[in-house]
Amino acid sequence: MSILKVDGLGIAFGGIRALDDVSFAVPRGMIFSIIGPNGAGKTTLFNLISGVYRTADGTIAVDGLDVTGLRPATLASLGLSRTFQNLQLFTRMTVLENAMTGRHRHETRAILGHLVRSPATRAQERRSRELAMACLARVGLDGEAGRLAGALPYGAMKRLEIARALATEPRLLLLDEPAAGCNAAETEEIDRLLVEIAASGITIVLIEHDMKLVMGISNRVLVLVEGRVLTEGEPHAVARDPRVIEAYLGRDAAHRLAEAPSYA
Ligand SMILES: Nc1ncnc2c1ncn2[C@@H]1O[C@H](COP(=O)(O)OP(=O)(O)OP(=O)(O)O)[C@@H](O)[C@H]1O
Repeated sequence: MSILKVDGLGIAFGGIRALDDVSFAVPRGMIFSIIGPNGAGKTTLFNLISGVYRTADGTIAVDGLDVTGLRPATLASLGLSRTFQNLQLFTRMTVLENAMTGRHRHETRAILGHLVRSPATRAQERRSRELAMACLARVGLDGEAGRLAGALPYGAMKRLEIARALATEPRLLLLDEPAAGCNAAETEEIDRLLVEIAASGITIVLIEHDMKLVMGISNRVLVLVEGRVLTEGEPHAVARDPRVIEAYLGRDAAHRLAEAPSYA
C-alpha cells in the first residue's frame, strides 16, 4: 500500500486554478521528488497535503486513511511532518530548544504537572531532550546543541529544520526545498542525510529546484507544470523527456538541444 495517495486534487485562488486534477501515489520508503518551473503549484500541493490549505477538490490518504481536510496538528499526530521553503527557526533559541519544539505533540498538556514539575513531567522532559539530541546527532548538529540557532551557518540551519521535523517521529516527511540557498558542500551533506533518512524507513517527498540533488537521490520524480501533472517516472527517464526539457527551457531551447550534434 502507498504511504501517500493523492487523487484528483485541485484548488483555485480567485478563479485561477493553481492545481488541477493532481493524482499520484508514493510507495513507502522512497525519496519521491516533485519538480516544476516557478509557479507550477509545488508549494500549494504541499500546503494541501499538510493541511495548511483545505482542499477544494480531491482526496488525500496517508497509509490508507482518508486525511482530506485534517489540520496540520492532527496530521502530525498521524506521522506526517513538513518543512517550509523559508527557514522557520526560532533564531534566539538554542539549537536543542528548536529541535525540542518538534516534540510537543508527544507531550501531555497537564498544566498542573508543568507548574509543580511532577516526576512524570520531568521524565517526559528528559525523554524529549534525549530524543531531540538523537535527532541533532542524525543531522550532525549534536555538538552545537547549546548554540543559538541564529548563529549557525546557513546549511546547518537547514539541517536543524530537518532535525526538528524528525523529532516529531514522522513516517512521512515533506521537505520543501531542503537545499535552497545552500552551497555545493552543504547540498551534498543534505543529499547524504536524506538518503540516510529514507534508508531508516521514513518516506520523503521532496520539492527541489536543484536538479543534481533530485537526479542523484530520487527513486521517482513527478513533474508539475501549470498546476497539472506533466509526467511521473524514474529520474533519468524524466530528465530526458522532451516535454520536461521544454517546460524548463522553453520550446525553442528544447528544439535547439534536440537538433544539436551529439558527441556522446
Ligand atoms: N495563497 C495564495 N493566493 C493566491 N494565489 C496563490 C496562493 N498560493 C499560491 N498561489 C498561486 O498559485 C500558483 C502556484 O504557486 P506555488 O507557490 O504553489 O508554485 P511553486 O511551484 O511552489 O513555485 P516556486 O517554485 O516559485 O516556489 C501561482 O500562480 C501562485 O501565484
